[in-house]
Amino acid sequence: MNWIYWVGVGQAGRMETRMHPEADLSGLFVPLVTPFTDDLRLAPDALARLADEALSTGGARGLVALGTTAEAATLTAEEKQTVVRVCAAACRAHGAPLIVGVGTNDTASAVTSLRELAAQGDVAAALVPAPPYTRPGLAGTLAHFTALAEHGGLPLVVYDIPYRTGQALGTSALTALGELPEVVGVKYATGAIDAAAVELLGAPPAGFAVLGGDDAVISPLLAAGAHGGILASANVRTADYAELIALWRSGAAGPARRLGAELARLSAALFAEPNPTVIKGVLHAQGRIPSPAVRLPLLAAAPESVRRAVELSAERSPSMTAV
Ligand SMILES: O=C(O)C1=N[C@H](C(=O)O)C[C@H](O)C1
Repeated sequence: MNWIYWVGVGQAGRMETRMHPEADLSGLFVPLVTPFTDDLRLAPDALARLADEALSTGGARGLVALGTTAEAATLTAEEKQTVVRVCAAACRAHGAPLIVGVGTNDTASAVTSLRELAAQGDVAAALVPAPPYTRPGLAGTLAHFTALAEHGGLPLVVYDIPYRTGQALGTSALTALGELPEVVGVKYATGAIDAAAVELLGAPPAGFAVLGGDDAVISPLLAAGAHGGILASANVRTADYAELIALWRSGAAGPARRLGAELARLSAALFAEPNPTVIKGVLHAQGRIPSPAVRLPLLAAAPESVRRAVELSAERSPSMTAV
């Protein structure tokens, strides 16, 4: 990641010069699952294979470690370090950016985690949600993000996911955050493509990437101008999600619409039960991870949900192969 000078008006209303990360976060980012063994131990070799496949044959632009899909909430500190180390090694080998999830409702400990990650030197950006559970209100949420931006030492991708955090951000808050030199993008997962989404995509702050995070509606969000996506579904059929993004970004609307409709059915099936339970079931059925096991409070997906998603995870439908 290169850093360039930013000159602008800071929080105190004075002119400031700060370093601004020069990030290109367009394209597909795969938030990898964390493979476990049947007795719920971490399976780092399987994770390394998934990471390599996503970046080589899958054509992903980069990886996300410790997302919701990674079951970050139930990993120990040591396991988190292993996951980041494995993903960073794959990204280094492929010259790809690594984004790491840092989700907490304690601003001070989030700053500490960001600084530790920044010290490793391998991390392109951190994915940070609005502080969950505490419900500090919009002003407190903006103060949280601002503190992380000013003191964390890492570029930030704001994770806007109100159904998990209880805090909607909205276009003006996102635009204000995007004006902070350290905030390089948003993972947009508001559950809707509405007037606010269109407004944000119509005039995003300079150098600010809008990455879709609601898998089933990624195609219309790309049509409206999103720069890419962080998509759990892309653990499965990675190359097709990468192609969907490339098609929309090159203006090939017809093929993009058809592929988008097919992948939306797959995403709906993969999210039929809490993420990532179905995805792990599919990856296990495909022989790509040693076990479909998830840690409590998640429960393994029902066999019927996995069967349905496995069917849709097979190669493209015949009408799509001509794309
Ligand atoms: O881990 C992620 O990153 C993602 N999590 C979302 C969720 O579980 O709500 C889904 C999205 O595809 C990526």
